[in-house]
Amino acid sequence: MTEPLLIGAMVRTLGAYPSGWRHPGAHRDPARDAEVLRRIAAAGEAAGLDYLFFGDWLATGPDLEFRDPYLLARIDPVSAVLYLAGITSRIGLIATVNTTYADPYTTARSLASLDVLTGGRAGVNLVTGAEPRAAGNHGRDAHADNDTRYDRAEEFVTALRRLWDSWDEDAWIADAARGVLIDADRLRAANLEGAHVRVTGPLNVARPPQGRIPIVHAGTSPRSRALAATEADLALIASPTLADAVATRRGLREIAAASGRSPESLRVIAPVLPVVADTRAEAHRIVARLLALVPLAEASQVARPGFPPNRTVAALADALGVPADDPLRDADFDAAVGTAEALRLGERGAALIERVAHIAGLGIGADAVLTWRHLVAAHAVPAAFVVGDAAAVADHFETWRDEGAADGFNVLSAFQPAQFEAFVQLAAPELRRRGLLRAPDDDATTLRDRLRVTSRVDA
Ligand SMILES: Cc1cc2nc3c(=O)[nH]c(=O)nc-3n(C[C@H](O)[C@H](O)[C@H](O)COP(=O)(O)O)c2cc1C
Repeated sequence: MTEPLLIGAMVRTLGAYPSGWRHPGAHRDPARDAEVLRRIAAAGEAAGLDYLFFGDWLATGPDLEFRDPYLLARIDPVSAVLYLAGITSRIGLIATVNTTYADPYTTARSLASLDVLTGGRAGVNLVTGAEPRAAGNHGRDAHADNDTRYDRAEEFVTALRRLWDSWDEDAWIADAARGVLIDADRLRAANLEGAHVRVTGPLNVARPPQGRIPIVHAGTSPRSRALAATEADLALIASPTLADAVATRRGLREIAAASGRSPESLRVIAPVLPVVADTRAEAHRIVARLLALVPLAEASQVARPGFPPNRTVAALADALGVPADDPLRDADFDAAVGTAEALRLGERGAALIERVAHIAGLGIGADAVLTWRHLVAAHAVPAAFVVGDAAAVADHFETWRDEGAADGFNVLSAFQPAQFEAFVQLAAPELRRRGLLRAPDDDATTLRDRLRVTSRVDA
C-alpha cells in the first residue's frame, strides 16, 4: 500500500477566502481567536491530521482588509502554537518565523521549548518575508533585497541546527548519588561567525526530543527553491495548477539530489482550498455566496482606504481586452450576464465563465444565474477552490499524489470554523478510506515520525 499523504491545516482564523468572514456564522472577531483556535485544533487532532500550520506577516494596514483580511490582526504564530500545545497531544504544531527580522538564538530557544513541551511535535516554517512595511516595524530603513535575505536565511538555518545540537542526547546525566548533573564534554558551543548571523551558544534549553526540529520553507524565487531543496524537510509551494506543481516538485527534487541529498527526504506540500458539502450542489451554493460577498466598487466601498481598483465591470472588461466603447462596461453588478455579452468577453472571458460554472454552478440561462458580480469577484479574487462532495475532494488529493504533484497538502478553509469542520467531518473519512490520510490513532508520536524523514546530517 502506498504511504498516506501529509495533510495539515493552514490556520487562518478569519478565513482564507477574503469574503469568508462575511459568511453567516463565520468567526470574525480576532479578539475571540482563542475560541476558534481551540475548535480547529480539536477537530484537526480528532481527524488525525498531521499538523496545524501558522503563517506570519510582520505588518498590517487597511489595504489588507480587501486582499487578505486574515492578516489584519491575529495571534502571533509562536503564541498560537504554544497555546495549542497544552490542549493537544498528537498533532504537529508548525509556527512561521521570519529570518530577516528574527533573532536565531531566541528562535532556537522558543522552538526547542515548544518541542520539549509537546514531546516532539514542533516544526518551524522559515520565510524571508515579502512585506516591505516589516522594515519600519523592526528599526530598519528598508526591507532587504532577495539575495541578502536568503544569505541571512542560510546562516539562520545553520545557527538553528548548531544551537539545537548544543546538547548531546546523553549530556544530561542527573546522577544524584555522585552529584553530577551534566557531562560538560557533551555540551558544545555554536560559534557561528557569519556575515549576517553571529551566535556563540550553547542553547539554554535541553536537547529537543526531535533533535533537529523539522524545517519548513515557503517561497517562490530561485534562492528560495535552493534553500528549500537543500535545507528543508517540507517545501511549501504555491502552484496554481497540477502541471505547475509537477514541474516545481520535480525541480525541487533535482536540486535536492544535486546537493547530495535523497529527494525522498524532501516533502513537497501544495495548498488546497476545499469547499466540501454533502452534495456538489450545496458546495456550489457556498462558493456562489462567497463570490457574492466579495466587496465590489459600490458606493459603500470605493471611498475607503486601500480599496482595490480592479473591482468594476469596466476593469474586468479591460483585463479581458473588451473594446473601450462596449456598453457591457456599464452593466449593473446584479444583472445577469447575457449570451451576447459573454461572447464579447473573448476566450479568456469564456475560460472565466467556465471556471465560475465549475466552482459555483452558475451559468448563463441556468437555474443559478451568473451575474456580473460573480464574474468580477472570481476574476479579482482568484482562489484554489476544490468544490464538491467528499469523493470529489479526495479525487483531487489522489490525482495530485498520483501525478507526482505533491507529497501532501496544506488545507485552507474559506471561513472558520465551519469550513474546516466540514473538511474533517466529510472529506477526512474518505481520504482515510483511500489510504491518503493516517488513522487518528497512528503510532507516530513526533512530527518527524509523521514526516517519515530523518534529520539532515551536517554542521
Ligand atoms: C505557501 C506559501 C506560504 C507562505 N507563507 C508566508 C508567511 O506565512 N509569511 C511570510 O512572510 N511569507 C510567506 N510566504 C512568502 C514567502 O516567504 C516569500 O517571501 C514570497 O513567496 C516571495 O518569494 P521569495 O521569498 O522566494 O522571493 C509564503 C509563500 C508560500 C509559497
